[in-house]
Amino acid sequence: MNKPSFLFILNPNSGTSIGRNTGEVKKTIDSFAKKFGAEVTMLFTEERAHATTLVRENLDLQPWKAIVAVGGDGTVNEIAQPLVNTEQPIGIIPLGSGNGLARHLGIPLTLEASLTRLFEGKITTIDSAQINDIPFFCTAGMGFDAYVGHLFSQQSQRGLATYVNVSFQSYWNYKPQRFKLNGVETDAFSLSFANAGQFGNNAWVAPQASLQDGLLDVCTIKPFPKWYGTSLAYQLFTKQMKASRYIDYQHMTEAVVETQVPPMIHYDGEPFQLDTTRIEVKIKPQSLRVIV
Ligand SMILES: Nc1ncnc2c1ncn2[C@@H]1O[C@H](COP(=O)(O)OP(=O)(O)OP(=O)(O)O)[C@@H](O)[C@H]1O
Repeated sequence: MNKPSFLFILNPNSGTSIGRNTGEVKKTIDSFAKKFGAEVTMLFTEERAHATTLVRENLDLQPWKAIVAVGGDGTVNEIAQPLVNTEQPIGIIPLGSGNGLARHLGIPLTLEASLTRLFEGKITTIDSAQINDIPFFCTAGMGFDAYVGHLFSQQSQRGLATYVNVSFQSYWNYKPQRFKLNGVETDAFSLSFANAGQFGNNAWVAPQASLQDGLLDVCTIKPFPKWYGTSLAYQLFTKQMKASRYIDYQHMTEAVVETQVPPMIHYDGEPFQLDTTRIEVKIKPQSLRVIV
């Protein structure tokens, strides 16, 4: 009988540990593949968006049991993009900074445990979504999160400590922005579209969000006094955002946002400067197969 084949795509820039330990990561993957009787092909990304190219080039070469993203949500996004509405499952080895999708799915966060899950795991089908034609799987949005995502992408170090530091520095001077959400004018600190419930690092912006309900949880954080930031952060990390008087949740299959100037957005934590003031977001129910 042929061994099941897995295509691993590693992003050496994800998180804080892969880049320095690529050799070790590769060795561990090889030894787990051997233990589980799997055949492994391993490729490394060289720059932003390269993972998408690697998937397109290799997708039809042979029947892969899974194409596996080794990295964070950005890497998962790049690998999952060409897999939307195909039968090809994605696997996730969460070695990024935030790992929001893996955390929501309950995929273990260590290399060894996530490899065991991958080789033993079952396939489930989840919703994906798109923001102006850019697919996303975890969360997308604009406002403070996108601003922080943009600043984070410019840092030489990744990881949680850098993220906290950048968020804290930018918080004090950040001003809420005016959006129109489905025609209704709103001032907001941030506007998030949650397919999964968290940004990563267990920052649960929409703890109630389901990856299989065919809906986006649209979360507007309304302007709040600066002193309230610690309470909001506490609620974010303890899954209690719903109780906050500054957050408003709506459930939608699609949304239209209009802004005064083309906004910086993020999709799965990746910052992107739009050149339009009209943003369309919509859910694609049951569109990605994932090993969990
Ligand atoms: N070889 C590379 N060199 C530099 N950047 C890369 C390379 N390969 C991919 N990238 C980019 O690295 C960025 C970060 O990747 P990723 O999101 O996986 O890690 P992370 O940000 O640490 O984790 P998370 O998104 O879970 O917080 C992505 O924008 C990706 O396109």
